[in-house]
Amino acid sequence: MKIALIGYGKMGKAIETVALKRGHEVVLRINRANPEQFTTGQLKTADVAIEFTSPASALANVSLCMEAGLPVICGSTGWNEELAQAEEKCRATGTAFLQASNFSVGVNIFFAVNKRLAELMQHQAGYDVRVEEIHHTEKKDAPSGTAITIAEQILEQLDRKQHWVKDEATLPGELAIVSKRIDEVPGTHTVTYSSAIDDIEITHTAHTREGFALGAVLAAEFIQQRKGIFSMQDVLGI
Ligand SMILES: NC(=O)C1=CN([C@@H]2O[C@H](COP(=O)(O)OP(=O)(O)OC[C@H]3O[C@@H](n4cnc5c(N)ncnc54)[C@H](OP(=O)(O)O)[C@@H]3O)[C@@H](O)[C@H]2O)C=CC1
Ligand SMILES: O=C(O)C1=N[C@H](C(=O)O)C[C@H](O)C1
Repeated sequence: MKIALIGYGKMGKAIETVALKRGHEVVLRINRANPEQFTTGQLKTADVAIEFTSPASALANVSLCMEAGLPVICGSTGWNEELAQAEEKCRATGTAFLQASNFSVGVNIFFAVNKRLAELMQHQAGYDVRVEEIHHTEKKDAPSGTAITIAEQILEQLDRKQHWVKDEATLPGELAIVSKRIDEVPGTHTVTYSSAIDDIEITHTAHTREGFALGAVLAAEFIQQRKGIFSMQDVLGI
């Protein structure tokens, strides 16, 4: 598989390492220093694009890749409000698109556990719930995309929570997402249910970026010959 890497920062480089180990070829590496190479003609030399840049650039980047006819894997977070436009572009261009707030297999299993735990807590009104995420200090968005996904999954199950808020909740219907930024942390997410009697806590701790990178390459392998809009649940069959 020939891969165009849109974004050649921490994730782009981690993805290249995994992709090469799996026998793929990287034919394009785009960052802000070489915009002249980010053209339809160059993109057409690839079979698939993997985009990990920033909230501000994700929509324009995935749109250009789709206009070149490429299936697109996108890991950029912090642009949820524009996601529908990317999906519309995918339909209009007849390509394929998979965006995920977190590509790691472990986090996608954590998502399933989170949903089930929230379902069990629906009738346990004595428990309050909060989400915490910790990431490295270079991260641009807060809360993390993963924390937002976790919160949305909880909101879908728990009638006593209406919406999420950044940092501290002031009303009972608010679900707090607390963001912390510490040095080199790749990504830690915790959901805590607390009652007067006890606490129940689930945590996913990424030790490195390899899990995110492997998931993105697995997603690229999956999407390569497909058309339409997909999720990591489709890739992993969970
Ligand atoms: N879904 C998931 O599993 C994961 C998602 N992420 C997300 O991926 C994104 C990237 O993370 P990370 O690699 O750590 O970030 P980095 O800052 O290390 O890398 C970002 C890269 O994108 C490039 N870039 C930024 N803006 C543009 C643009 N307009 N056009 C072309 N290239 C651009 C940067 O170029 P330059 O170097 O020139 O500035 C850099 O190469 C973030 O949104 C992060 O939240 C991260 C990990 C996992
Ligand atoms: O920016 C990061 O590093 C990460 N971003 C993603 C997110 O916002 O959830 C995924 C992962 O936690 C690392």
